[in-house]
Amino acid sequence: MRVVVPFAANDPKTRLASVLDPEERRAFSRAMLGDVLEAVREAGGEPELLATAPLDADVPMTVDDRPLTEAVNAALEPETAVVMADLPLATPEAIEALFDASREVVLAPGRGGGTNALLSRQPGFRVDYHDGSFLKHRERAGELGSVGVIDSHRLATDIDEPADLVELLIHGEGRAADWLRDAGFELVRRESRLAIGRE
Ligand SMILES: Nc1nc2c(ncn2[C@@H]2O[C@H](COP(=O)(O)OP(=O)(O)OP(=O)(O)O)[C@@H](O)[C@H]2O)c(=O)[nH]1
Ligand SMILES: C[C@H](OP(=O)(O)O)C(=O)O
Repeated sequence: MRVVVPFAANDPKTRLASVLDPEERRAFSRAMLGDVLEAVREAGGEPELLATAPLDADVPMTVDDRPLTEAVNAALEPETAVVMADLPLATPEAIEALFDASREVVLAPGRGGGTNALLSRQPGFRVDYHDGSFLKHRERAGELGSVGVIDSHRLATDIDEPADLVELLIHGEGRAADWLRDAGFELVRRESRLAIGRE
């Protein structure tokens, strides 16, 4: 399965700017990308990076600096999956479930209404990211044919905001979780809940 992995290379993860400086955000994003590429490969997928700028990576790459939706639509062909690079909890099993679902369009929603991964076998399907893209994608795909939805905590957990780092410290075992722990992040109890702290 061809798997397009979009990656914002220049100033990634701006919503983490309150806890990570620009260099740290770049390094952390690369660690998450490494986790995603490994999970895709282990699931039997063939990853292709769709990056906003060239980067050093051991994977076929297209550089396209257009906005996300335009760049993905230009890369989308039938029998293509799109898996975001900020899913460091993704496992081969979760990605296999995406590949194996027998629908024309298969969607893995993110918490908050994004589309963290999708698979399209439908030539007419086009993406429209942001502003609750899952609802838009489900509606569009439903007008064209059959739609499947993957119910997966691991694929639903995209790392956008500081609170998302809690999930990574609880469940993560890969490069991104290691990077975070090496950078001094840890789980702390705050008002009876888990939060992140930094040594
Ligand atoms: N190719 C490409 N990938 C993008 C672009 N914007 C975001 N991405 C990637 O798309 C996925 C989802 O990104 P978002 O969480 O929406 O945005 P982000 O840039 O990572 O983070 P923020 O700056 O906090 O919004 C991640 O894998 C990003 O690396 C873009 O303009 N082009
Ligand atoms: C790309 C965007 O990601 P979010 O900003 O929702 O994490 C989406 O999935 O539509």
